[in-house]
Amino acid sequence: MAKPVVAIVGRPNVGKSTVFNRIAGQRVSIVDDAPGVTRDRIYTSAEWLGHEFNLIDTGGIDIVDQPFVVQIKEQAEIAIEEADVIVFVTSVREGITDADENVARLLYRSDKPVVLAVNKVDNQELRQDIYDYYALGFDEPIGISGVHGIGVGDLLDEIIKHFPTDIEPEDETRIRFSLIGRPNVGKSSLVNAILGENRVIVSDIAGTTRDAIDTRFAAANGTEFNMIDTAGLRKRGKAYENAEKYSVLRAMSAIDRSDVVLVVLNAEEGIREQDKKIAGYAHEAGRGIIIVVNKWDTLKKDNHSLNNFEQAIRANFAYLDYAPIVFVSAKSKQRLNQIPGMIEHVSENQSRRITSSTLNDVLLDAIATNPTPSSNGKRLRIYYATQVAVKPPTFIVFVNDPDMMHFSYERFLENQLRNAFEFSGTPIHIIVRRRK
Ligand SMILES: Nc1nc2c(ncn2[C@@H]2O[C@H](COP(=O)(O)OP(=O)(O)OP(=O)(O)O)[C@@H](O)[C@H]2O)c(=O)[nH]1
Ligand SMILES: Nc1nc2c(ncn2[C@@H]2O[C@H](COP(=O)(O)OP(=O)(O)OP(=O)(O)O)[C@@H](O)[C@H]2O)c(=O)[nH]1
Repeated sequence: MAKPVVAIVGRPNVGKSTVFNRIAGQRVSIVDDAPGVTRDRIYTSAEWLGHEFNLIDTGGIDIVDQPFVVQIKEQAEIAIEEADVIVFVTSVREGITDADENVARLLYRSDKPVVLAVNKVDNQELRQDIYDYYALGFDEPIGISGVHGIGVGDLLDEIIKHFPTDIEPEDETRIRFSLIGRPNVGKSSLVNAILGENRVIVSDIAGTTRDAIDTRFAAANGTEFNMIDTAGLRKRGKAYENAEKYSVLRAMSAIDRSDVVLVVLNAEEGIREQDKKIAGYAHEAGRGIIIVVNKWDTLKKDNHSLNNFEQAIRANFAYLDYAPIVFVSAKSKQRLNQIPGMIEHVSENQSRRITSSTLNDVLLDAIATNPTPSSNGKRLRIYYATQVAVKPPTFIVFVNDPDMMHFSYERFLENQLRNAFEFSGTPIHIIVRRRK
């Protein structure tokens, strides 16, 4: 965790999203069954030569109703704030433009390392033009072609050279969590209310390099937590709250640093499309998840209100069927005292290890009650399973033919594991492998 952040900046049309996709493309997500998660990403995790990092395409963040010069400026500032390394993309086709020079000037003001990429160098003849780009005032320009994938490896080599070596050590003893959600669902109110109910630990550990603010506190039972807050939105003010991509970016960086994520919904407004997107990101990241329905005080309730809301959540967030739900009010403090215990419980489940013998007993029982699928006279055979990771719990199941493991059977196995072991609040990954 606390992976380095790389941000891509540059004027429009130089190929930022092409380069982003090229770098991100290698990665195959283990879980991709979260509906509602947009594929037009501006934030992704990536890896090069064993270095994991997060990648942001600032070109995808449009601050609505702003002229293009302002947009570029804002994007560059976000990059400067968020990133450990900035990739400044230009295009060899148009030469250096005024807009490129503007971006360069903005980047001079930052002390973050800048790697200059000259894109659209699709052939050998164009290579000689890249030396012109020294004029922008950065180190050696790197010629690449996002479309053809040329030079991207060299670019990545250069990027990882600038990764900080003194990445803050994450605190292993405290449970890290964050609250994410649409604007106005009551995140800040909940943060304050939760802190008000618990003992805040004053510490002299310097703030983190980025924009995140951690608050450490201890619950009544003594368990210590680290609440991760991303101050960006508050700092930037109201205009940004409506920039959906920007709020997604904030959520992503919070998710990235958390063990457990509280997905906050607003009871007053019900479930919106953006709630699903935000929750989808937390699910994909494999974090522990608790669904917190805030502003419960605002509803006129009867005996069915809670059940009805719960059903709506289950219908809209089918992939989060493992996440517990709690109905709270930051205003009246209703049920807020349950939250620390829930976080602790989910965190334990995320780190739960099952011995291979227990695991295989459960699998044998599962197969006995519901035989494995067969086709063309051949039956799927499950030989053995073993847990290979925690956070989230990850199991490898060895079989005769992975293609015969249908989604529905895998789902059945997951449910059997959930019935046998306490995994509430945590996703489970099942990896199916052919036994050699
Ligand atoms: N010839 C060539 N064209 C490229 C290359 N990379 C991107 N392009 C093209 O350049 C255009 C702009 O690419 P994008 O990736 O959308 O550029 P962008 O910088 O993200 O643009 P904005 O979203 O407007 O900021 C597209 O038509 C791409 O196909 C390249 O390596 N060679
Ligand atoms: N009735 C009621 N109002 C609440 C509750 N929690 C928050 N509010 C109100 O909802 C509004 C938004 O609350 P915030 O805490 O600022 O919401 P937020 O999610 O942090 O918003 P952003 O900072 O814009 O992302 C404020 O006017 C709060 O007073 C609640 O439990 N009940």
